[in-house]
Amino acid sequence: MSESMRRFGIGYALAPKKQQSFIQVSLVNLAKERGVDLIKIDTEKPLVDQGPFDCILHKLPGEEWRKQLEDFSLKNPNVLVIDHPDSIERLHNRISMLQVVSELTSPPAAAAVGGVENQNEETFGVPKQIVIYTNEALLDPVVLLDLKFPVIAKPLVADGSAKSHKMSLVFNRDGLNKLKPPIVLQEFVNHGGVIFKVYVVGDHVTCVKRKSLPDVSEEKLASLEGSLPFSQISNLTGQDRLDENYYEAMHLDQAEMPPLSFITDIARGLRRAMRLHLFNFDVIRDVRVGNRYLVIDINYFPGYAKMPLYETVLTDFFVEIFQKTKEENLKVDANCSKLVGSEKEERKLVSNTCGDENDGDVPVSGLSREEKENTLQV
Ligand SMILES: Nc1ncnc2c1ncn2[C@@H]1O[C@H](COP(=O)(O)OP(=O)(O)OP(=O)(O)O)[C@@H](O)[C@H]1O
Ligand SMILES: O=P(O)(O)O[C@H]1[C@H](OP(=O)(O)O)[C@@H](OP(=O)(O)O)[C@@H](O)[C@@H](O)[C@@H]1OP(=O)(O)O
Ligand SMILES: [Mg+2]
Ligand SMILES: [Mg+2]
Repeated sequence: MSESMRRFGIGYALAPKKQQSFIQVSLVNLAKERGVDLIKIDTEKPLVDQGPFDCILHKLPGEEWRKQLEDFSLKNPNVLVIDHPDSIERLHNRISMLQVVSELTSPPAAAAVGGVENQNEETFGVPKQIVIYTNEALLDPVVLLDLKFPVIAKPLVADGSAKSHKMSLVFNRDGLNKLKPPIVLQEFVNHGGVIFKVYVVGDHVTCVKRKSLPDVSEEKLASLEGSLPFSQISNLTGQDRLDENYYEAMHLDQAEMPPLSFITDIARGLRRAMRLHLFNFDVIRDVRVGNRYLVIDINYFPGYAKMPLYETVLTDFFVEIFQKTKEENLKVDANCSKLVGSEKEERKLVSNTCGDENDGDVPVSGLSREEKENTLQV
């Protein structure tokens, strides 16, 4: 087949619900028109027996899948795996998930993301939070001294299970009794009932608004008892909502968006620090400070179908990695031809780049050297 006829095969391994929402005919057709074939991976069969693929997209839980990816990568060293399970793993714990945001706001890193932390401009961070592992710690008044009610109790584990989305808005100490550690207690920050969801697809960033939990005033707090359980609030509709009057009165279209350049800088910083290509993060604006933003959640491979123009954005991303892979292969061929037998093979097992030119932060197969090291491939 001539180079111009070459197509790019992307294998995808997704849970049924995710597959249904993400793999829509409109996406499959657009990708096909642009030379990219989306191929379903049969999760009932060993991955090593499937293919050929140029790239694998995946979001599946468990060690078994991870092992399958490792075995596949050993056998198919040139296949890009987006993203590396280690990078995804960090998002399965609500403490490590937000640690990366704090790292970005420390002075040297803040400079690296383009001076996001400028005194006169918008700032970002994470809400105050603590992790509670035992019932004893939960009931220990000293442990909670630093936190101010209301708080949100979130399961420590964020593995995509229904359980991991079950939260409680806790108004006072009594409300702590029903909670089941391990949990994260995070200060609830009044944010005008609007949440910003920032979708990242490689270099692409889209920010949308969604309805969130309503503010809790000091007066209201004094009258509220215990806690209020909820789940996936920004995805709720109709009768599921906590307070229909509030939602009726809330005009989402009037809410001001955060500056796009500010959001894009955070997205870029997170993408680099986490070495991930496909994620979204939730941001709220602290009503007390106005230009202070807090990242409260980061999700791997979110519900992209809800993102405007998702087919185009995702297809552009696929085509971009396709192009970069082609360019890289040409470079590899040129350089490898200088190498002999075993040396050439040995180098291939370490990376699909040959020669030292990639020792710098040069993009390789769509990824910087640093990113590439964290993308399963040989
Ligand atoms: N610290 C906070 N202050 C105010 N509201 C919050 C805070 N943390 C969470 N919320 C509200 O609770 C919702 C759920 O929280 P979070 O996003 O952490 O849960 P999740 O189950 O991981 O969500 P997702 O469905 O996006 O994965 C948020 O969308 C927001 O409306
Ligand atoms: O599709 P999945 O089952 O993965 O659900 C994801 C969900 O997408 P969906 O609404 O299309 O279901 C996402 O919604 P948006 O942020 O895009 O609104 C978000 O809630 C993720 O956290 C969920 O991933 P999880 O954390 O549960 O793995
Ligand atoms: Mg969220
Ligand atoms: Mg989440």
